Amino acid sequence: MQDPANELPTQAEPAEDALKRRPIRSYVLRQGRLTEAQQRALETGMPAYGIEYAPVPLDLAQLFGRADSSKIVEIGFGMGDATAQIAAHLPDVDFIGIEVHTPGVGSLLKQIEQRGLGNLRVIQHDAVEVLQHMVPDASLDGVHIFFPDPWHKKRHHKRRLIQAGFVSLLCQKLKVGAYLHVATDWQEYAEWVLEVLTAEPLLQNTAADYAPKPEYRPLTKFEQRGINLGHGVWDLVFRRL
Ligand SMILES: C[S@@+](CC[C@H](N)C(=O)[O-])C[C@H]1O[C@@H](n2cnc3c(N)ncnc32)[C@H](O)[C@@H]1O
Repeated sequence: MQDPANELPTQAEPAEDALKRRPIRSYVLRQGRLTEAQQRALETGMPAYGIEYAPVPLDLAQLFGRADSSKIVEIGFGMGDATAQIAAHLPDVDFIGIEVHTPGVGSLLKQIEQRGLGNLRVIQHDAVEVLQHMVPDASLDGVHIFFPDPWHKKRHHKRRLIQAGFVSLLCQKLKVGAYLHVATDWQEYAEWVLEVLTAEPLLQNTAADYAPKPEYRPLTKFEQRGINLGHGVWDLVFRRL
């Protein structure tokens, strides 16, 4: 759900001015067809495992009923298969998945219900705003961003999620020693991400440049699509100083 205050002209303001101040988003909301199972999961799973967007900081310990576990945020989980798989393999770690695409949210909720994953919650909203307003500073042990939209065309590069300002926001939310893991199948975006993360003084690369794939990351849907197209895959893992 988008914040209408960001999108709509007010009575006193012409539409073109409202458009000018409209924030640049890293996604386009697609009308995806919902399967019946996804629709059902949205109805039953959202009250149990969903978190409504509200510009109020979350109490992460209270949310998961435990304070001592690591807290990881995944941005743009797509259909959520990899997210559910990681959460199932790491029951001692708590995960918050953020995604705007409704069929994807339904798909992940369905998997949470089927697998009974008590360590995974879902927020359907722009991750930039969730980070800004809901995630407390220095509260995260890790951030996963797997196969973010590469926005290939130069005139669309401003829509790329990985930008200096956003990375600085992520650093504010990561604990000292926490990690940021980005994976992409688009070489030019991999080079862009490497440059942006390397330029952030609060981050240190864990590798000389690209990292070996951490074993917790399973193959994702978009990764498989990229591999089928003959793309390579680049993982980048940085630590918060
Ligand atoms: C290319 S897909 C990759 C999905 C998944 N991680 C995978 O590897 O299969 C990128 C996803 O990020 C989501 N996304 C992009 N910008 C986002 C944002 N600002 N907040 C939440 N989700 C976002 C899109 O809706 C899309 O589903």
